[in-house]
Amino acid sequence: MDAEREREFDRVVAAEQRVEPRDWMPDGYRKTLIRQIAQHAHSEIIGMQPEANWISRAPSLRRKAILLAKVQDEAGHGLYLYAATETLGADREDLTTRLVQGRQKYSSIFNYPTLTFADVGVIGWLVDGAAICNQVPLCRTSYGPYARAMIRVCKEESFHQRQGYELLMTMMRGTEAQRRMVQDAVDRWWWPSLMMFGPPDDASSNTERSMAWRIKRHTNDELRQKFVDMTVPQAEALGVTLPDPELRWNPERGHHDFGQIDWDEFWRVVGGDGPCNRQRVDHRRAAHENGAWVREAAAAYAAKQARQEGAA
Ligand SMILES: CC(C)(COP(=O)(O)OP(=O)(O)OC[C@H]1O[C@@H](n2cnc3c(N)ncnc32)[C@H](O)[C@@H]1OP(=O)(O)O)[C@@H](O)C(=O)NCCC(=O)NCCSC(=O)Cc1ccccc1
Repeated sequence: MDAEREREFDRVVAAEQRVEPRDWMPDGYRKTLIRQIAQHAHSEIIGMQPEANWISRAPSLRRKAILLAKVQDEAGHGLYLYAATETLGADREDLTTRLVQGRQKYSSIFNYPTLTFADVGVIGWLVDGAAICNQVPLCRTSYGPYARAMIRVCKEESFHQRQGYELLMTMMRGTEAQRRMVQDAVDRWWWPSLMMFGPPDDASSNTERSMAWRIKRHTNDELRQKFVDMTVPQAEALGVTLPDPELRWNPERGHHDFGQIDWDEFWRVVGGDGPCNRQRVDHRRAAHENGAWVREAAAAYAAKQARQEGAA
C-alpha cells in the first residue's frame, strides 16, 4: 500500500504538481519540510532583532516609519511560516521551545551586530537581496502551503530590498563620513551574506534529497553565484567596493569568480558561537516568557467560546 502511495507521490512531484496537507507523503519529506520551514520561520523572527535595534534611533520620522513597517513584515512572515509547519502536523509551541533551547537553527546572518544606521540599509540591500535570491525559486517548491506563502513573502522582501538600496543611495549622496559608514557596513556584511546560502554543495547534507523532492530548486552554490552576479553591478552603481580582491568577471564561465569563504567562521556561528548568538536567543526566550499571559488569556477565551457554542 505504501509503495503504491509512494509511486503516486513521486508522480505528483515529477509532474510539478503540488503536494497538499491531506496528501500522503513520505516521513522523510515531512520531516525535512518541517526542519526547513521552521528554520526559515525562526530566521524571520530572530531577524527582527538586529534592525529593531535602530527603530528608536532612526534619523527621521520617515525612516522610523519605514523601519517599523519592515520589522512588522518580518513578524508576519514568521507567523505565516509557522502556520505552514502546522499544516504538516508540527506544534508551534514545540518549535519555539526547540529554538530557545538551541535544538533548532536559524540563519547565521542574524548573529552579527548592527553597529550603525548604515547597517539597516545594508541588511535591506544584501540580506534581503540574498533572501530573495534563495526564496523566489521556493515559490515553485513542491509543498503547496510553503510555495504559496513564498509568493507573498517574496513580494514584501523585494520591497525591503529596494528600501535598503534607497537608504544607501541617500547616504552615498551625503557627507564623506556617511559614505565611510556605508563602506564599513558593506565590509562587515558581505561575507556573512554569502554564508546565508549554506555550506558548499559538497558539504551540504540535505541538498541532494531536497532537490530530488523538489523542496529545493537550486543548490546552495548555484544560488550564491547568482547573488554575486546580481550584486556586483548594484555595488558599482552605489559606489561601494565589495571587500574581496579576488572578485572579477570570468568571461569563460560567464560568471564572477570570488574569493574563499571562511567556512570555519560559518560553522562556528551555526554552532552557537557567533558574535550575538547568546543575546539573540536570550532575547527571544525572554519575549516568549513575557508573553505567557497573552497565550493563557487567548486559550481561556477560546475555551469559553467553545463552551458557549456547545451550550447553544
Ligand atoms: C539554503 C538553506 C538555508 C540551507 O539548506 P539545507 O538543505 O536546509 O541545509 P544544508 O544541508 O545545505 O546545510 C547543512 C546544515 O547547515 C544548516 N545551515 C545551512 N545554512 C545555514 C545558515 N545560513 N545558517 C544557519 N544554519 C544553516 C542547515 O540547516 C543544515 O543543518 P540541519 O541539517 O538542519 O541540522 C535552506 O534551508 C533554505 O533554503 N531555507 C529557506 C530559506 C531560509 O531559511 N532563509 C532564512 C533567511 S530569511 C531572511 O533572511 C529574511 C529576513 C531578511 C532580513 C531581515 C530579516 C529577515
